[in-house]
Amino acid sequence: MKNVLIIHTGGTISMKEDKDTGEVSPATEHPLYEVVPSLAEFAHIKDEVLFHIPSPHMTPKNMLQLGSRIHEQLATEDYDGIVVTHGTDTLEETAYFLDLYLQTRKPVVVTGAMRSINEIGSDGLYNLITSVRVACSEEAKDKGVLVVMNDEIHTAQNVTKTSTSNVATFQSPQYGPIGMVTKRGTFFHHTLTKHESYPIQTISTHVALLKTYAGMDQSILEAIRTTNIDGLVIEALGQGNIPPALVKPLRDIVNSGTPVVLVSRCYQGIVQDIYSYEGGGKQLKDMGVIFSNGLTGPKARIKLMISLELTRNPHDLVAIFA
Ligand SMILES: NC(=O)C[C@H](N)C(=O)O
Repeated sequence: MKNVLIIHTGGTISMKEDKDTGEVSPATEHPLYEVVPSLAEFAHIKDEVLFHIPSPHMTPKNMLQLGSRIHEQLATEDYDGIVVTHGTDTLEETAYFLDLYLQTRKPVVVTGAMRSINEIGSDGLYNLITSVRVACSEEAKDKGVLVVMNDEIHTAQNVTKTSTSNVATFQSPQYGPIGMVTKRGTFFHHTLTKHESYPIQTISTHVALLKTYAGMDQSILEAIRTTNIDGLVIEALGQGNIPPALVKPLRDIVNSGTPVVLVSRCYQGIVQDIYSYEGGGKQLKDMGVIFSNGLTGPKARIKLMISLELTRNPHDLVAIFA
């Protein structure tokens, strides 16, 4: 049997429902201790609680702490794979952070639950079991960080939470899942073409994320310009266009040396310098805005934060996001 370490960070998978009020909150006695023994038939399991927080409380510093803990454990113990339990609200950000940060070929799987551990139809234990099975699988090696929920295997790069409450919430709108888990085993049907890894020691920059909308005026961007940000991600419209009122303040931000990364608020496709009207992608590219290749806004923000720990050179940043 393989050796798997489970690191708990919190979320609904570590919470319990109050049967009188229906409210869900972190259980004082970590509820996963009750379920971890039933994983013994799948692998030799060790587990530890690193955080016990709802995932809206997660920060990039916590993500770095989690990543260092995984490196530390892989260096000192002979684990075949790692499973991280996490709240689903920011799970995709932590998974993508780990994907960019970790330097390991071993499977690292992030999972969570939409229903707390004592609710009828709870998906917690089931997702944990499938995640352990994926972490034990030979094919899961060298695939970067994976997100396993609801019998599907997704890449950290593409997965996103699509429903507020459905157990099938995690989807990869760009390319679909890369594999599935059934009673007979784990099956991969896609593979990644590229994997990046950035060895950072700290994560300390302030990067803002701004979503655009029809009729948006310059006030929010002007306000952002007066704060001390190290970088900005703009969730643009369509193929990468912004309302005209944003052009001047955005140019001022770029000219002041603050890197600006462009993503689309569409959930499929990539941003490109196609349109040459006021606020069109062509104008933004000429201005020095960095185009990102199909990442969501929150993930581009994580990537920019990591990149800024290593370089502020505009050419390097363009290459990192290409
Ligand atoms: N399903 C969940 O885990 C949601 C919860 N609010 C969290 O992210 O911690």
